[in-house]
Amino acid sequence: MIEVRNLSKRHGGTLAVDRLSFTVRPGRVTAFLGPNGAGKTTTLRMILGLARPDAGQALINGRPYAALPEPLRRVGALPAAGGAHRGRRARDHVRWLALTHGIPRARVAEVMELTGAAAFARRRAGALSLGMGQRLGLAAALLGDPEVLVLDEPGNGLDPEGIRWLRGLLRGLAAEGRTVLVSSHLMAETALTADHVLVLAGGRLLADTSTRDLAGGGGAAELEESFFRLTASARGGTAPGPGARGGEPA
Ligand SMILES: Nc1ncnc2c1ncn2[C@@H]1O[C@H](COP(=O)(O)OP(=O)(O)OP(=O)(O)O)[C@@H](O)[C@H]1O
Repeated sequence: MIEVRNLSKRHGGTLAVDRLSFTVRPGRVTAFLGPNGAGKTTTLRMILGLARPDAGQALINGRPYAALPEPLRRVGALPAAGGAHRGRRARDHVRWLALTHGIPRARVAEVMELTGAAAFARRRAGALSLGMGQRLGLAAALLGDPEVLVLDEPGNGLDPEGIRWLRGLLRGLAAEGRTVLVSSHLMAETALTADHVLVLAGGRLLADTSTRDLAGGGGAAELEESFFRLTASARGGTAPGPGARGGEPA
């Protein structure tokens, strides 16, 4: 479970995150949606202890990330803090992570196979394509078999097979009872993958509801329409209608 309570963060003159509160529950895929600059990455970085909140707090299973014992075994993150050194081979990067976190070497082969990173295991990180880099990042995120996944645009750069694979992976992880928070700009993919959606704009929460509800029981096209309606005010259009901020009690 991830709990965000009254979280705020200013970058210079920009209020990137504005008194944000939500809960990400286990057993489902939660999509984190919002236009460019909405504050998604800033929020995810605060959840992962990579940025310090100006106010409020973000807790993972009741503790700030920095206070988690064996964080790599609790939380899988993408992008991870300190990505692969450009000169290091893909497999060596994951081996090094395993070694420094007391994770058995056999697990390295497992996650390399699972993510398709085995296909370019001997390439240097600096020579990987965008999608290969994402697969390597996902291998690192999954290494510790974590119960919480925090992934910033994991589909970025993946090919169609990779997107489909990612969808199955995320749904499988949620079905195992894990907490899965994924930021995305892809409405069609969100409609297929996510059970629940959080919509952010201007650092504030506009919706915290089931994907089905936001899509009005429809599919990807309806979800996209609802997203545009909801975020219109943030883009200088009309304000969202009543009941947009819905969902369930905290
Ligand atoms: N390091 C920084 N310095 C200054 N401003 C920043 C910094 N990081 C983010 N911002 C600003 O904070 C706001 C939120 O940015 P953030 O990256 O969190 O949004 P986002 O929802 O992840 O956007 P995108 O969808 O484009 O990735 C934006 O106005 C951005 O310009």
